Amino acid sequence: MKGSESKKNDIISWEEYFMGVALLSSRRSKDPNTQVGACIVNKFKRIVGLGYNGFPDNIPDNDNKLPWGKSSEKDAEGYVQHKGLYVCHAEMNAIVNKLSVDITGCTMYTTLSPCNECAKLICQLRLGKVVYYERKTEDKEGKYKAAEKMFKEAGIEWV
Ligand SMILES: Nc1ccn([C@H]2C[C@H](O)[C@@H](COP(=O)(O)O)O2)c(=O)n1
Ligand SMILES: [Zn+2]
Repeated sequence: MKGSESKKNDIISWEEYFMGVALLSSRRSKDPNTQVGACIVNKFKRIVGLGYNGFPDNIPDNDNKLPWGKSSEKDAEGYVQHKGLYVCHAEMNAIVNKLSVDITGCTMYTTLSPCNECAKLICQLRLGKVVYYERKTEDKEGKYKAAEKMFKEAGIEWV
């Protein structure tokens, strides 16, 4: 009978939805090695910030002005050819790109666990929770472990 159909129940969860958005955002990254996406969600389940890893704004990324490699060598002008000096991380971009709202207590969904620098931003802006898809295992300098320590000490849930 018309109008008697019941609702569709096999839908994705909120967690799957927001991490799915973070994963989709990561596909905008031009990093040839690792693409990361991040999505900030408020208590009303509204997306308030999105980001992916890339070079800073207004620097053309199609004429190799900045390096995508990880060499410790300098180029002819004396610039070290390591992308880590230049790339803005997905989490940082999600925070910088956020709408004009307070993100205190918000949840960040990120496709890769945050580094110490992004963790500092997350702590300073008092986000309440970080959900990651994949944990960064290679951590020679202890950046990712330091991030975990900061989250623990600042009482930021980390799952
Ligand atoms: N939580 C993270 C971790 C890394 N990134 C970015 C920084 C680089 O563009 C790339 C990592 O490159 P790799 O060292 O794997 O060659 O991912 C990020 O945005 N967020
Ligand atoms: Zn970072």
